[in-house]
Amino acid sequence: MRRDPGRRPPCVVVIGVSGVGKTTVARLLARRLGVPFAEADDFHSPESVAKMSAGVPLTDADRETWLEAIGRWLRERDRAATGGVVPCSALRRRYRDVLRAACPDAFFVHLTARHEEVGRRMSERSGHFMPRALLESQEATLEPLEAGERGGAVDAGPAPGAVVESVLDLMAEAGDDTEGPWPTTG
Ligand SMILES: Nc1ncnc2c1ncn2[C@@H]1O[C@H](COP(=O)(O)OP(=O)(O)O)[C@@H](O)[C@H]1O
Ligand SMILES: O=C(O)[C@H](O)[C@@H](O)[C@H](O)[C@H](O)COP(=O)(O)O
Repeated sequence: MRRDPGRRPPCVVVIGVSGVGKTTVARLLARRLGVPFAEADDFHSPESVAKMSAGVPLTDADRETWLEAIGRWLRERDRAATGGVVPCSALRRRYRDVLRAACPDAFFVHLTARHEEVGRRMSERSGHFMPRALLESQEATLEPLEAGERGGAVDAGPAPGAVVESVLDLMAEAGDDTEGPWPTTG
């Protein structure tokens, strides 16, 4: 099956601190765009999950193989021209550079919300390994998108559906195609 080369579904990385709402928004966005979704948490090694569960922040070395695996997923989606959406904290510029090296056209959506609101969301979330105690470390590590990075920031304070609409507006402003279903030929 070949895709119509005139229309290219986007590859999107939803970034931001733990608990801000990346997974919720990314899942909805993928459905809205009609593209595959992957959960970045699933790419962590068991050792990294154990570390975070114990309240210990990851190091750059811990994050390296994780980011490379997510980069491979993005590259495969890009090469297959299926597009895709993945929530991935990608807190530092150099982490995003790893993902961009794999998928140069990736669009980064930085979700933001007030500290108290993110803390509340982390505390109320059940069945997740990430403790509320790591929020301050996540915020200290965060480097917002810089000039020249494809993407932009979106306020994740409103309800998830409204946040997705803001993301679609941002992508459309940047010239990304946001209207699936994606035509196929052959
Ligand atoms: N826009 C939102 N408004 C209110 N609650 C939200 C919103 N987005 C996510 N949540 C809730 O906040 C918690 C953290 O969301 P999640 O998507 O897991 O964040 P992240 O992937 O960034 O860690 C979840 O319990 C989720 O249901
Ligand atoms: O780089 C890191 O310190 C971690 O990977 C972290 O940033 C990431 O966010 C976790 O995967 C938690 O998962 P959520 O972001 O989905 O809460």
